[in-house]
Amino acid sequence: MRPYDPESLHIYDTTLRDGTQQEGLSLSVADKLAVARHLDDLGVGFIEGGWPGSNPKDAEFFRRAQTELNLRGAKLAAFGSTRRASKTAADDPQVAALREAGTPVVCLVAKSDRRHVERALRTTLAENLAMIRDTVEHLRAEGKRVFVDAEHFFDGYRVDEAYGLEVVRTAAEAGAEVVVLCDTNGGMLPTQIGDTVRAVLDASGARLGIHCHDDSGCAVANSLVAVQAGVTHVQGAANGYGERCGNANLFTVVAGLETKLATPVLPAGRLRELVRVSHAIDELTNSAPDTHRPYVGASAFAHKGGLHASAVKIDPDMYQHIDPAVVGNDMRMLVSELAGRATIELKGREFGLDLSDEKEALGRIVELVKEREASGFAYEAAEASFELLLRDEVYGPERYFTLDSWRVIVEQRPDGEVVSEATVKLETRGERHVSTAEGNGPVNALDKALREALAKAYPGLKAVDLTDFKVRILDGQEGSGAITRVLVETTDGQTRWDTIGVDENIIAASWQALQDAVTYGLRRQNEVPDPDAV
Ligand SMILES: CC(=O)SCCNC(=O)CCNC(=O)[C@H](O)C(C)(C)COP(=O)(O)OP(=O)(O)OC[C@H]1O[C@@H](n2cnc3c(N)ncnc32)[C@H](O)[C@@H]1OP(=O)(O)O
Ligand SMILES: CC(=O)C(=O)O
Repeated sequence: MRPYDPESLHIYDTTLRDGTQQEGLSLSVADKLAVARHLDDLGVGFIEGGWPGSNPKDAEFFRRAQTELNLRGAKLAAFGSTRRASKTAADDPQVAALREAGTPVVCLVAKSDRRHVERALRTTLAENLAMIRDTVEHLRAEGKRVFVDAEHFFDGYRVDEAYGLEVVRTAAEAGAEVVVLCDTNGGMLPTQIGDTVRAVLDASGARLGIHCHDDSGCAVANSLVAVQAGVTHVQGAANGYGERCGNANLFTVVAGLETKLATPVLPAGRLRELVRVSHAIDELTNSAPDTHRPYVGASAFAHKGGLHASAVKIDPDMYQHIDPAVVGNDMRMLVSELAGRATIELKGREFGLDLSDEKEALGRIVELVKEREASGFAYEAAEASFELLLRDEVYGPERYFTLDSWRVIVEQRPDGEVVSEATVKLETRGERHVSTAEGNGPVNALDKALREALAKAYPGLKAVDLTDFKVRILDGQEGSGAITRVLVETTDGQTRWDTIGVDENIIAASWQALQDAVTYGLRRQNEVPDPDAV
């Protein structure tokens, strides 16, 4: 195990610059400051804050960062390009913005593929080298640490190795601390990256870094291979945000380095913050968390196959590449038609129930789940309904009321307004209750009528609210005869739970889901069931 040293292996985050080049991603200055704080909490070594010469927002970010950020450990970097072909570094306004950004580190993008020099910059190979040399020397003289991103390095190296090497040597000799080899178009495979990094290290002796894009789905693998080949600086973005298919996901890279390559790159104990920080940054970027992300996704350690669960019951390592707690994640069992008895037993453990002696009940529950899933239920999306089913089968049914009937009327009034009205008749604790309520839709009306009917017996229900309602038609071919699946999300302000109903009739399916939602809520409030209810 190598010792933790943020300077000997740089973890360089580019979420706030390259990450924001992602389609649909735009951050306010306040968001950028908040993302930087999360990255600092996680313990990355460097945070690239943006391109100060690009737009007023990035310029303001660097201004405010000087007084508002107070980073604990990370160093802030400003990004920009080498000077324009026609200017001196000192006179180039874009370089001036880098100089004045107030950061200890500047990262310069430089052309390293001769085709880009000739066709995009429309200048000579010699002038491009001069632009790199001048800009690095100028910023070094201003007291900055300078990293150089050699853009399109791998593509360019395949066309003209000698020129690629000249760019690396020029940057290093001018004072660049690291020359970062970029797979800008993201098309490289791990073997190409490994071979090229080794060759460039041998030929140049420069300190090298890696910056990979994910266009061929290899950005994380390419970054890890580059470290194994000798780079000591890795760039990437939180959650893999970035232009086109994104950057290397820095969180996956960091977890890989720490857990697979015995290379601590975060301060001790911080890897456990990975899930929290990943989700917090998704929240700030307004991105729906991808549940399938390695290490941090909600599904990353979720087991659905019954055979997997039976082995996991003996030893979780048999179906997990690491202990999820190491990155702040949890193991979960998913109950579905693919479950076996072991799945149900382990799910029971998640509910705090020891079902190891309930072999018969486990078998019954497996059969029941498979039967119901065949008719349209999906318990992995409705764990509260599953918990009720499980408890019913193991401990016998517990009910809080007996339903007499429910009815819903939907009426269009003369002024065009459509109103839903529901009536619920039920008995609980020896009393009959009839309640009628109006709602902005039939399910809303039914939900209100049910709560009103139960309000006297169970006043705590006031704290329970329906927060989401999803409908899916399961067999579109059959038109109105199709089966409807309804999922309801409910909260008591502290936790959320999901329940399900399935029926040909959408209101009947909704009733089932609502009834489970209320029953689960009452159970959470430790209400005693009504012994006479059926
Ligand atoms: C691989 C990467 O991800 S690099 C980062 C890419 N990110 C961005 O481009 C986002 C920020 N960019 C911007 O805000 C703008 O493009 C700016 C402010 C940088 C430049 O805007 P403009 O001055 O309008 O120029 P424009 O974007 O059209 O073209 C870029 C210019 O930079 C030149 N250029 C490109 N790379 C370099 C380089 N490494 N060194 C010096 N000049 C460069 C181009 O040749 C072009 O010059 P030209 O104006 O003489 O044709
Ligand atoms: C510098 C950079 O972002 C790239 O080459 O992809």
